Amino acid sequence: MPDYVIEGASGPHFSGLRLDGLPSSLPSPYTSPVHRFSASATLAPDSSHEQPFVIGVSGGTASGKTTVCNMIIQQLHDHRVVLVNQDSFYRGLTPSEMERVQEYNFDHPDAFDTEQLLDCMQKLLGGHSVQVPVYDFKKHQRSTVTFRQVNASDVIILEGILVFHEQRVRDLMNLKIFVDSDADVRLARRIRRDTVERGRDVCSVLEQYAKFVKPSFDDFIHPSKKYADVIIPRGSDNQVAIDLIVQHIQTKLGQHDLCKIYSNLYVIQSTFQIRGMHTLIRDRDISKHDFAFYSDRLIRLVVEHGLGHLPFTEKQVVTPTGSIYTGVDFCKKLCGVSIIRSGESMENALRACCKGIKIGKILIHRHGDHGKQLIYEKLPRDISERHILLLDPVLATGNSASQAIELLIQKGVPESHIIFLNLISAPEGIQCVCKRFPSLKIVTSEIDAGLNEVSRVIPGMGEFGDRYFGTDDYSHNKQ
Ligand SMILES: Nc1ncnc2c1ncn2[C@@H]1O[C@H](COP(=O)(O)OP(=O)(O)O)[C@@H](O)[C@H]1O
Ligand SMILES: Nc1ccn([C@@H]2O[C@H](COP(=O)(O)O)[C@@H](O)[C@H]2O)c(=O)n1
Ligand SMILES: [Mg+2]
Repeated sequence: MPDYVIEGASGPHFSGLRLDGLPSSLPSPYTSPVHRFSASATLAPDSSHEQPFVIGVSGGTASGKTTVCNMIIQQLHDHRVVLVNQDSFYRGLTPSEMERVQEYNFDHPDAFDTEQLLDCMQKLLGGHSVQVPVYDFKKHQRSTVTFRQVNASDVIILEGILVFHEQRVRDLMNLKIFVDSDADVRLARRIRRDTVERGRDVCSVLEQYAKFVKPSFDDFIHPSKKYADVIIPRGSDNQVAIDLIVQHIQTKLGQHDLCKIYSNLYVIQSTFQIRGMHTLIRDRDISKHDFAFYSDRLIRLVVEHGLGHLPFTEKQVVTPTGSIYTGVDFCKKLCGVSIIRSGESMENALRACCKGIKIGKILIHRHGDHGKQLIYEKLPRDISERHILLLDPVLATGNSASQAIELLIQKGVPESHIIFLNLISAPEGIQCVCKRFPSLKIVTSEIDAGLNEVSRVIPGMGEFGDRYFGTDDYSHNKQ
């Protein structure tokens, strides 16, 4: 009978409540693009669980990876966090390899069973528990009787010297951290740790270090540092860096799953006021006047939030008391671009926030919901020098938006100078736009469940333009 070490995920389990206010039983309408594995037949994806936030922690031997992970786990005490060590997936040595263990390179990528590691991660991402091997550094073998059970969690930390080496492993990660400690400090720590904990003598540690550990660091580990989002100098001594990382993770955990995946997606903080306005404009029985009134309020919020993403420079002014106030000056070369016709409903809010702003227009002719033909555009001649606020209240498939963005890029607008503003977005549209244009920003006020068979957003709010401008049959009866 195998003997299991049960690894309880830390923190309470909020199984019935999602932080975005949706019940956790709602099926996830999309498949995360970063989690690209296909689930096996025995692993039917558990649609009720949230996508965990996956953190990769790499760095040279004895840089402090395990110590940093434990500090992050301690500080994330309100969440369920599990640690998966790449060390657990070391292949056990064969008898002939054991005879010449001094010749074995434990720092080469082939020393790990990466397929098994990927399989375990896939199961955890699917909301299932896994049994991780227990590796013995003294015997260079895995235990045949003991496993460590790791449960599905909000946060999975994958730690090891070579976790950034293989792209398929990197692609699982929402945040990549490289622990960067001085090489001499690492060697000193390694000598102490391996002699105290791993049954080695100083000579064998030094010999292994010179023959395999350092060359592999230079060949594989150090080059993988370029994939890191965050580099922590001085490892676990750097409490400031660890605090910032924990803050970032906490922010991400409080966001919609898609915001964890796409760093260029921003959903404005939900309040009961915002939920209330959405409730009104989504109600098919609301009057045309109220629909326009509450839409305008919501659009104004989205526009204000979007303007907050524009670049700024520091500016000082003298106040009536004669004091200096140091503030900021927003970028002035702006242009609104509305995707006709519903985007035009957002122009007034933009004009109200940015006095005298130029507004261009793009009309995308749609054949049903899959059409692609562009038939009209009217844009300022100097558009390439401006930051663009692209306006469309509903992001559905993302086809029209992608064409509008493509056109702006053709006109010389840098992708990173485009902020796409909408009231509601479907996950399909977000994936389409965020993936194709990773440097553009999307600002939205709510993310809906998905698209129906005719590509309309569900629950959605119907044809926004018709309702706003009063051209649908329904609104004629609802003044
Ligand atoms: N900031 C530090 N100061 C002193 N010793 C440390 C520090 N960080 C880690 N260590 C010690 O160094 C050794 C290696 O750290 P560890 O976190 O296990 O590194 P890694 O997982 O990167 O190999 C351990 O014995 C640990 O206790
Ligand atoms: N049987 C083994 C397996 C691995 N090593 C060394 O462990 C190092 C990785 O672990 P860290 O905690 O230091 O990241 C790696 O550098 C291997 O050389 C070993 O000595 N024996
Ligand atoms: Mg370690």
